This record gives sequence, structure tokens and C-alpha cells, in this order.
Amino acid sequence: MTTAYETCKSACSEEWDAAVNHRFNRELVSDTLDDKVLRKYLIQDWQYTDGFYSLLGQAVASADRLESKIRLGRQLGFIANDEDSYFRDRFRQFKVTPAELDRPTLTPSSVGMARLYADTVDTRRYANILAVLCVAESLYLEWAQRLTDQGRVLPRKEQNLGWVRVHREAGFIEWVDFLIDELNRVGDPDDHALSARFAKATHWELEFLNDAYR
Ligand SMILES: Cc1ncc(C[n+]2csc(CCO)c2C)c(N)n1
Repeated sequence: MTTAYETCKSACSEEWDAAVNHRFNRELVSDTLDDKVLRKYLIQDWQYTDGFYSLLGQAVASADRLESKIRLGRQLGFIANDEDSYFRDRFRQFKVTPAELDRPTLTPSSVGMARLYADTVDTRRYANILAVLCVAESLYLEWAQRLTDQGRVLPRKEQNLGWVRVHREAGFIEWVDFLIDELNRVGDPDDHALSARFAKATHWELEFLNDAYR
């Protein structure tokens, strides 16, 4: 049987592949990414992280069973530690001022993504939340695995290597597996609104990468 995750992904495969193989990811892995582009990306990504925490919090609230809530809650604690230190280190390295971090002008994709996340939280529906979480996380695992040839070709610069590490360590792989299993457990492969939400999240992911160069 075709799973909800497979149905969702094949419905938006063009934009999905464009995001995975995006110039930003390729340049990051080959250490040719302009730090100015990474700096701009991370300032916007910090704003994005705000909505991501809300989405994950709503996932805890909406999940249909305790063991899922515990796994989701563990991830909240994890990103508040590990992810946070990557961002703090970069903001120090790139001399990002508190004023730049506090309410920067949002790019169109940041606005689009924030609206999608807020709307998804408002549905209070676990399957909807999982569709959006799956895009955010499995798309990142996919580029980090594919573009590094499963970790055989890694960048050297700490700012690039650190970002790859976050997205292909063992804990992250297990987390993405969990999200996909959950989506397949509670999501209906014939739910067109679900695959439309998944496609919208993929669209904004692609635009998010494009906006770092604009
Ligand atoms: C636009 C955008 N999409 C996905 C990710 C991957 N990701 C989503 S949430 C999270 C943990 C909290 O930062 C990570 C690593 C990202 N960083 N930025």
C-alpha cells in the first residue's frame, strides 16, 4: 500500500528535489557558500525557529497517544540545547547584533512559512502538524545525506560542518524516521488537503533557500 508520506512527496516531487539539490545546500557542503548568504539565511531561520517551536508544542498537545507525546517532548528539549548553540555560535562569529535578530524584515518566504505554521497550529490536527514537520525535517535530512554522499564528503569550515552535523547525526535520523512513521500511522493517503499542506510547506522551503540570495 502507498503510504501518506509517499503520496505527499510524489505530489510535489519537482519542488522537493529542487530544494534538496539547491545551490545553497551544494555550496554549503563544498565550502563555497558566501558567509553573507549563510548569515542572512540564519537570521531568517531564527525567526522561522519561533514558529517551529509552536508547531512542535502543538504536536505534543494534539498527539493521540502518550508515547508519541514523550518522543515529541524529548525533541523540544533537544533542539533547545543543541540547535540553539549552533545558532548562538554563528551569531557571535558573524557579529549579528541583537537588533538584527529582533524583528528583522521578514523575507516573503519567512512570512509564507510563518502563516502556514500558524494555520497548521490552529487546525489542532495531529496529521496536519506531522505533514509540516515531516517536510521541515526529512527534506533537511535528505540533502545532508545525499549531498555529502552519506557523510563521505564533508565541508571543513565549522559554520558549514556544524549545519551538516545537526542534520545527519544519528538522533536526527531516528527523529525523522519517527515523524514519517507517525504521519503514515495517522495520515490518510487519500487526504488531498493533507498532501496540499505538505506541498505548500515544500514550496516555502524552496523559496526560503532562494530568498537567501535575494
Ligand atoms: C527553513 C528551515 N526548514 C527546515 C529546517 C530544519 N529544521 C527545522 S526545525 C529545526 C530545529 C530547530 O531549529 C531544524 C534543524 C530549518 N532549520 N529551516
